[in-house]
Amino acid sequence: MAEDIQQLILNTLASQGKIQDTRTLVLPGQSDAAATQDAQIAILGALNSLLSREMVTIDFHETLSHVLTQEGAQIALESSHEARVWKVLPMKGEGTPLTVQELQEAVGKESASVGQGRAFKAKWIGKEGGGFVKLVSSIEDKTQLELREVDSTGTLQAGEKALADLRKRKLIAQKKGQWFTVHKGSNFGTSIARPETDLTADMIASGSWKTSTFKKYNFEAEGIPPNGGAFHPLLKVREEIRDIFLEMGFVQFFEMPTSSFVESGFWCFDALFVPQQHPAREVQDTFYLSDPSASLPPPKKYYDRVAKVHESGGYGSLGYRAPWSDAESRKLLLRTHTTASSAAMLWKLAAKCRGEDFDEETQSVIAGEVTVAKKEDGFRPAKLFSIDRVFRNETMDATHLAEFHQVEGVVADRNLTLADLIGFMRVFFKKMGIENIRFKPAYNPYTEPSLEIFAFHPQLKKWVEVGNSGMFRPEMLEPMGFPKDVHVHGWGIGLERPTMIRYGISNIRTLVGHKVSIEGVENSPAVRF
Ligand SMILES: N[C@@H](Cc1ccccc1)C(=O)O
Repeated sequence: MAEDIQQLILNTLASQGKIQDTRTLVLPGQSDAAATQDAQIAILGALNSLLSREMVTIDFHETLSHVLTQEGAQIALESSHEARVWKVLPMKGEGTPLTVQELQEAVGKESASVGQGRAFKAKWIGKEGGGFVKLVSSIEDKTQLELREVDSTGTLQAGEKALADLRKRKLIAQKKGQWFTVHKGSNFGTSIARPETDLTADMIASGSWKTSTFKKYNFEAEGIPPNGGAFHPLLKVREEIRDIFLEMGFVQFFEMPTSSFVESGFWCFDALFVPQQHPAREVQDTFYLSDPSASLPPPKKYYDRVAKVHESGGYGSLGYRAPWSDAESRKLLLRTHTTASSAAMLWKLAAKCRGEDFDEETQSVIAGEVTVAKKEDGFRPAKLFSIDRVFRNETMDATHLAEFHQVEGVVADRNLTLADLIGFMRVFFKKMGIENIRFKPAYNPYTEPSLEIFAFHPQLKKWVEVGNSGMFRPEMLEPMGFPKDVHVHGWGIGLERPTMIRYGISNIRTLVGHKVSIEGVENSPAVRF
């Protein structure tokens, strides 16, 4: 059909030079001229395609045409209210006149009231002995005829006054329409050649490109969505959080290496002054490896200092006064928190304080920018962070899995106080869009004081725990070699909870695991806190 119309337009242009008014065209398969809007829309489709090939140029004209309202359409189909009234009445002198009530019963209330008035005015009906009768034996239902005309032509030959009358009766409504004047374009011809979409090597070799018509580039086209990878929502939130760290002076290099999912009890617990009998170390809470089951020996001198501070204390502490187990310390496990990596990193940061050199990795991670220690004791301040996976042997439910991600930050400097930690936390959470936070005293074996962080959840309308933090204990820092005036504060938050809140996900399995929909991942928007 579209091609037929295109051909008709081209033929008409060839024979007449131009088409002044597209409403005069008689479309293929039709007997009347294309006066309706539907026909003009079909013509516009054909014109657009010719326009893109520069075969025609067009002028646009706007018209106001009319369409039937629902009531109008019904009248066009059946008959007007006045005709309905006339039809049910007996001829004058030939039967019992109908009362108002009988009329209403016969044609319905609306037709009775509207139709009666109009039929009277037209002198179709009259009154006789308190009832209604017909005055004429036949009528012409003008309203219906006019509506049928509007329906097929969009207007009335009778003119604007008649149209206005129908509009007032809410039987028709105005509708904007279009028609066109068509001229020959620069590529005018009567055959619709398929335009070339690509310039090929063959065309260049044969020279046919000189006479080919090419399809115009459509710079407005949306393009095909790239069929590539997409970041998982957790990764998008991770990027956002990483940006917050960088804004707060954590240099990119200071993202801690956290590739060791498998750690020893030493780094995950002992170095953090977690007693060897602590419940978190039991199999119900921690996954242990069976093969290999024991780690290589940790750095000897440091190991001895850690063992000593546990067993008998030191650095002003009494220690746990319990026997030390080398086997417990060497057990291999899936790390239960990224604080295991923080401990290893802090130990490396203290290398110069111990009179050693930074190893290569530490050199690049910690000492990338400032290598010169400010004081004789070799300490240099650092802001370290990590975002990575941890594992816990927990019962799984809608919001807990056996593995999840922790976001962890550690700041080491001289004479840091709890106020520094609180201030830091406020800024960090504010940047995540959480302004309302509270701190609650808590207990961690490796921090004193320790604070749990609560945020007000606007949807749940209650305070929820969002993080855990504290000042690392001297029993942890001093065996590493840090001078006494170096204080370190640290804190950790989960990555999954803010992500679930951000994306309105209530079951963790929608986010992680085999039920994740690839489409959902591809379509999930980037987050901005
Ligand atoms: N390791 C703690 C978080 C934390 C990190 C550093 C200091 C204090 C607390 C946790 O898993 O919840």
